[in-house]
Amino acid sequence: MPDSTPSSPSPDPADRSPVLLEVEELVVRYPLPGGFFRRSRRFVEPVQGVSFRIRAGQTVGLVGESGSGKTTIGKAVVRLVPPHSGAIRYRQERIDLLSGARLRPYRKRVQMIFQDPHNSLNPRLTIARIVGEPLEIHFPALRAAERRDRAAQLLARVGLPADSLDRYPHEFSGGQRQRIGIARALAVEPELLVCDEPVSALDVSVQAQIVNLLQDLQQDLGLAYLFISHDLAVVEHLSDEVLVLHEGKIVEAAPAEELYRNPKNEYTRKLLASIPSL
Ligand SMILES: Nc1ncnc2c1ncn2[C@@H]1O[C@H](COP(=O)(O)OP(=O)(O)OP(=O)(O)O)[C@@H](O)[C@H]1O
Repeated sequence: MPDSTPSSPSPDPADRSPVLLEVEELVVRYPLPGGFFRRSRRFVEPVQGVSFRIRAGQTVGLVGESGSGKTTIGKAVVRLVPPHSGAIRYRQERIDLLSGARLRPYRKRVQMIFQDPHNSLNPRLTIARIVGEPLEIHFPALRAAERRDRAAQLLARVGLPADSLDRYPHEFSGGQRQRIGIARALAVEPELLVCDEPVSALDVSVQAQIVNLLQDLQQDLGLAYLFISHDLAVVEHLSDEVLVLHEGKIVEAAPAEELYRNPKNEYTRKLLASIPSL
């Protein structure tokens, strides 16, 4: 007998993935120098009540002008800066309340890659040490030879030859250094990568290669990304959902296609209009 129940529209598969990260009313403050007495303590508040979610395998783009608070949000998510208030949950656990060794399992699941692949790699360490260090911390049972093998596999995965292992960061181009940063982030087998302007410091031709690499890795490993960028074209290309940040607040959040086709907020429209290529 045919099923006569009216079928409801099937939800987007992305909506069925589990929520990894949930940021709720996040506020971050930085103290300013000069406030010796408690009463006169001064601060800036670059993030003023920001909320969003990231599902497994999803890319959420975070766009906004310089100084709007994008990097600060990324750093708060990976707990490089402490939240002043609000909540950060990872797989429903309040990670903003954790510190020290209790953060370790979270640091294994969420990694950050940075804008400047030159400054983010220790110039005195070989690539084997740079990529091997997170393995040492998070997989202490691995022997040195196993760590080296694993580092070689990671380098191959990001498109670098195995003889890179015994070389130093200065021997690589900007794009190659960013690949090393990605290999280091992947070493702990994370679920979510916070990518802070990962291609902004690179030549345009190299940018596309790194963007493609990030997409391939997402496909193969099911990674989720918080992709921070002021480059709206790159964000449109990569993101499922886009958050528009203005002076520390999210002024618009929408699926990428919808946001670019039909921006609802006046600031979003201005931001889109200011990009000649769009
Ligand atoms: N450690 C800090 N101490 C004090 N103020 C800071 C600190 N880090 C950032 N800020 C300030 O917080 C604001 C937001 O900075 P943030 O780097 O998060 O913005 P952004 O959107 O990532 O900008 P950009 O694209 O230029 O990196 C800026 O006004 C910045 O000067």
